[in-house]
Amino acid sequence: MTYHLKEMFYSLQGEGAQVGRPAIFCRFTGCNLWSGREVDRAQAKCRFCDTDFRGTNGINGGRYADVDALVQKICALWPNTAVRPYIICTGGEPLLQLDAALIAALRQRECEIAVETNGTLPAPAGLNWICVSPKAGAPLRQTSGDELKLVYPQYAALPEQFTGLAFRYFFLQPLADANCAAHTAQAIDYCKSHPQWRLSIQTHKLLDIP
Ligand SMILES: C[S@@+](CC[C@H](N)C(=O)[O-])C[C@H]1O[C@@H](n2cnc3c(N)ncnc32)[C@H](O)[C@@H]1O
Ligand SMILES: Nc1nc2[nH]cc(C(=O)O)c2c(=O)[nH]1
Ligand code: SF4
Ligand SMILES: [Mg+2]
Repeated sequence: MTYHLKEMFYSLQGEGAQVGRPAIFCRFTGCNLWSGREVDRAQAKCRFCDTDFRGTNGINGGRYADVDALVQKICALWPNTAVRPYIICTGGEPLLQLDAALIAALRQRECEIAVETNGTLPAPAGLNWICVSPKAGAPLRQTSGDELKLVYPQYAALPEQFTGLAFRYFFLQPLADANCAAHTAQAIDYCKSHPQWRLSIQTHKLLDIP
């Protein structure tokens, strides 16, 4: 199948339990909760998205005609080292495109595969790290994984709704908007009074790296 990538770049994981870890980001185009057009944002199921995932015009973006072409490009972004490549599949919604063939080809190249997903689609087998970020009003179908990273606050997606799910780590990530400082203070208070939860700061934005 043809894979549509917005961009691919080598950076550090900015968020969550793997923060600071060198990683290749593969940003797939498209999402099932928003078209990505500003004119549609107010009507979208997910309205706070901070990411441009439309089109294939970013760095290393494009239409990759088959698995081999994509995997070759991904692996070329990793430095020449004995350390296994760490690949973060994000988007948009990566589970719309990440299939068994791509997972198998990456595993064959000794890659570790992580996903950042909104949890509305079940994760395929063979992933090394699953980060689910539930969205208020959207069905949650992937209810287990490594970390649950809730953008906070979302008044129709309260942390209490998720605490019983089968994740190793529970993070609140302050909603990045004009009131981010207030959301951060609120998230800190929540974590301190509910210590199952940890704070996830989007460190790449502070550092001004991709
Ligand atoms: C752009 S999304 C792509 C992956 C997937 N569609 C998802 O929502 O998890 C990557 C991460 O950024 C988070 N995110 C998106 N917009 C945000 C915002 N305005 N403030 C904080 N986190 C945000 C998402 O919740 C998700 O954890
Ligand atoms: N550095 C960095 N870390 C990230 N963690 C999740 C990201 C995403 O957009 O999914 C992201 C991103 O875009 N950049
Ligand atoms: S689900 Fe993820 S990619 Fe889609 S609009 Fe929301 S934050 Fe953006
Ligand atoms: Mg991002």
